[in-house]
Amino acid sequence: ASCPSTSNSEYDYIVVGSGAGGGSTAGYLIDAGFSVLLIDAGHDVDTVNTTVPLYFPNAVEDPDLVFGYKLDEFPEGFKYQRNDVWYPRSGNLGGCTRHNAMINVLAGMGPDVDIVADMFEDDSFSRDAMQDQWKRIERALYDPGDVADHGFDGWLPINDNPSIAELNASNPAFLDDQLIDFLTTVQSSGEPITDFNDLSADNAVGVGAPVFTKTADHRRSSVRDWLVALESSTNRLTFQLDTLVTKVLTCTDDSGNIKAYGVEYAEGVTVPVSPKFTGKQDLDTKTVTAKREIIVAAGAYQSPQLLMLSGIGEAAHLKEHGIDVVVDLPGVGQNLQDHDEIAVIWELKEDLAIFEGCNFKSDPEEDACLKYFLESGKPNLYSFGGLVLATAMKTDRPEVTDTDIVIYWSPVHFQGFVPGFSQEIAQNHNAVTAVHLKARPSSRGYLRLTGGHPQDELYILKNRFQGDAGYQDVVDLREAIKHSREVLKQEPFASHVASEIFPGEGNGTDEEIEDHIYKHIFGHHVCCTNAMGPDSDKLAVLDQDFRVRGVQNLRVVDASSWPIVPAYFPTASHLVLAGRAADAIIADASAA
Ligand SMILES: Cc1cc2nc3c(=O)[nH]c(=O)nc-3n(C[C@H](O)[C@H](O)[C@H](O)COP(=O)(O)OP(=O)(O)OC[C@H]3O[C@@H](n4cnc5c(N)ncnc54)[C@H](O)[C@@H]3O)c2cc1C
Repeated sequence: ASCPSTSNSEYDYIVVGSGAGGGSTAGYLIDAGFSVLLIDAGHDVDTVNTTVPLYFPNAVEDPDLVFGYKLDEFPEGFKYQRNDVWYPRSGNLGGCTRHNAMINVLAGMGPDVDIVADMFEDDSFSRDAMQDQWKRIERALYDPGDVADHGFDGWLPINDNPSIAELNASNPAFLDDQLIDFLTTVQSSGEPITDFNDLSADNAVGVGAPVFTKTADHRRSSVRDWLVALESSTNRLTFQLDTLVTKVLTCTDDSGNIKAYGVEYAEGVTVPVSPKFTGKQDLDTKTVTAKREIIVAAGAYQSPQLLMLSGIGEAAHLKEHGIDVVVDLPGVGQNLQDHDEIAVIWELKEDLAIFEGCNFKSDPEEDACLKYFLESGKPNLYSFGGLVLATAMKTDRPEVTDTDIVIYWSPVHFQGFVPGFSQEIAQNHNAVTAVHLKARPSSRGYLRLTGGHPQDELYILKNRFQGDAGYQDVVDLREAIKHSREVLKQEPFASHVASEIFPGEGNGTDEEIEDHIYKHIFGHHVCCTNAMGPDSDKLAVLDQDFRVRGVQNLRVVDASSWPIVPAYFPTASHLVLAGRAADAIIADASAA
């Protein structure tokens, strides 16, 4: 199609998806004086599940929020088969930042952004530059290590978990020796890391307590709160929720350039992985245009899907599904990465006192713990983000130069993100878990369309643990499990343990531990499916300013933009990357 005039369009920018990537990019554009239409397939959810920190498992399984993708872990013919595995994401204002575990860690990002900085010879991706991006985001409400590395006036409140002293002041009955001895034993298993968000912690080996996206009174903070404030304090932000964007509209200008100028969307329509999905429909679509640009930020699964539905992807694959090819970009949907995570659970001899009266109900009259949390304003179990301590390690192999394993420790029963895990946490009050996470794993998967309709499900293959490098990832995790088992054999904690229950006592040989890893590996940091890369890389989808190659006025800014899965926990990385993207978008607008 030839290009329509967009000079009378109501909005400067259209942003598709309001999660860590899209929501924060939209916020920066509003701050810079532009008008934005922010479209999301979900709606605004502000319930106990999304605001009370330790209700995040409930939020993950909340039918009002969850997008429950299905994927295959291993390729056909591999010795283990795990197909149609549940993989939760969230659709709502704020995206996954409204149901995630709130862990806010910048550490581990250095080697990943160095790859990007070197790739483009661009210091604005350096670790130092990313820390500067972080300072404009952060409103530190805790006492950080080196204040020079922190921000205190940004839009995102960051707080730590309640300390033993705070819990004691709140209600000493919450504490028992089991909890205190758990913390003491884990903390004393390595050098202390005082602040995972200080630059000096980036590659540090040791144990520390991460901080969380939480307010001063221990409620979830997220990009959603910033967006809601911007919407009410300016007239430049418009939300269009419960709306599925079905295509990016493109045209060819008089000079032969392909340009994005708007989007097609369907109101009141959801994705096939939502519990609200009632079947594929003939969609009643409308269109909206933008004066300047379209920013796709629909997450690592749906951003590549939306590009493909718009004719941007591998030509042969698009034709197979009857989609007219706009740009042949074979990298769209490739390079799928995630962290590898594996849990081990120990049963305690007694229930943890801090769980007393806590049953994770949504009505305070049915849950004394929730009533206390909401009414007293003091911390209790529910004030906690997703873990209490983390151990950063470096695998003992000469070729490994950076920390590559994180063990996160929590006094809950957590097998991973499997269906029903929120009930397991609610019902088991006598367990502790160590999750072993492999940073920079070797697996590279992909996603493909199964049809050309926006409500056709995606085919997703994680492709874990392939070849020698894949087996080495398994070995690295196996050795990490041996480490955590040794840690919890130490006193004062060891005498509180009844037994290891997942995988269980007796699973001590290398083969048995590896079997546990293959059978129960999970992940929840999917990314990299529209990777940035240099001109020489045929699979690069985006250039260094997040522009989709071959299409003007179209960018992708979310977890899919990364070439490599970042850090140990990625949300802080997505936020700083979005800051870098917004700088580029605003600079281009000023230059125009
Ligand atoms: C259970 C869980 C726990 C996690 N815990 C942590 C943690 O503690 N710390 C951490 O650092 N990371 C954590 N993560 C990871 C982190 O939350 C995500 O990596 C991050 O939020 C991804 O951001 P995003 O912007 O790429 O996409 P998302 O947050 O997924 O946002 C995408 C948005 O786009 C919308 N959308 C999709 N398709 C369309 C369409 N076609 N039209 C309109 N809208 C559309 C969706 O509704 C959604 O709101 C967790 C993830 C999960 C799933």
